[in-house]
Amino acid sequence: MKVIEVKNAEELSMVAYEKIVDKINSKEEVTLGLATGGSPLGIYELFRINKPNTAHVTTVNLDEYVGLNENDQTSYHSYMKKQLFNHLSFKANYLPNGNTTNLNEACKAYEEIIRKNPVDLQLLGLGENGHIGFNEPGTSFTSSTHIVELTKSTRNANKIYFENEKDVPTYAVTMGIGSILKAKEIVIIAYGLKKAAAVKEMLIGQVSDGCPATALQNHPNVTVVVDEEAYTLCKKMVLQ
Ligand SMILES: N[C@@H]1[C@@H](O)[C@H](O)[C@@H](COP(=O)(O)O)O[C@@H]1O
Repeated sequence: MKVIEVKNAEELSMVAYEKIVDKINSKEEVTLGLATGGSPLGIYELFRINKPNTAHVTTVNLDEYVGLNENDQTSYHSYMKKQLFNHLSFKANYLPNGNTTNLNEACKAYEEIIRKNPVDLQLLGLGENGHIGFNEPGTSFTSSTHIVELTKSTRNANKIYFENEKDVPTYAVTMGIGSILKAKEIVIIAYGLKKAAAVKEMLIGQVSDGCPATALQNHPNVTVVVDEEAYTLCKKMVLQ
């Protein structure tokens, strides 16, 4: 894995944004894998400011909560519209459907979408417990799109986006680790001290399903963009 260490979140967004735009400009048809959460917000802001041409770009998102209407302000559908899709025009935008009575069918359908639109570059955030997408510790590295019960730690980290803690959904639909690893290139971003332990485990921990992000050690083309704080425990290891 290639590591790019930057000063802060602002610089991280710029570096990741430029990598994504280089990919967008490199081909006539491009598929981007997109993430939600706090980490990519600066990247989406740069998209809104610079408005690169995305008419030839298809996007597939990593995950969605179960049981939220698409128009619910806390759904990832709403997040993506607000941050990106309402501002630039894309060829197509896909997110998993978490609001259906047949979730298993929805997972299969989403896997088919990924198969038909192989991801050229996947953007990932990193959970404090090392999750990627909503793949919690213990998820198989060969998993495809599936339903997941969110851990306490993940629900806790995401409660800031909801009015009440009890409103945080308990389940989500997520691309599997196997689905994510199919991407030709992966860019994973993390900033802040809260991510330092997960960054260290991802980069130098033993590859194990106890930390889903260690699966990325097996992928041939991963760039990790971290700020000084998120990288701090790794640097300590080098200095010792
Ligand atoms: N499901 C999302 C992930 O897609 C995200 O990448 C990660 C990190 O979130 P954040 O960037 O807010 O720290 O956790 C969330 O639970």
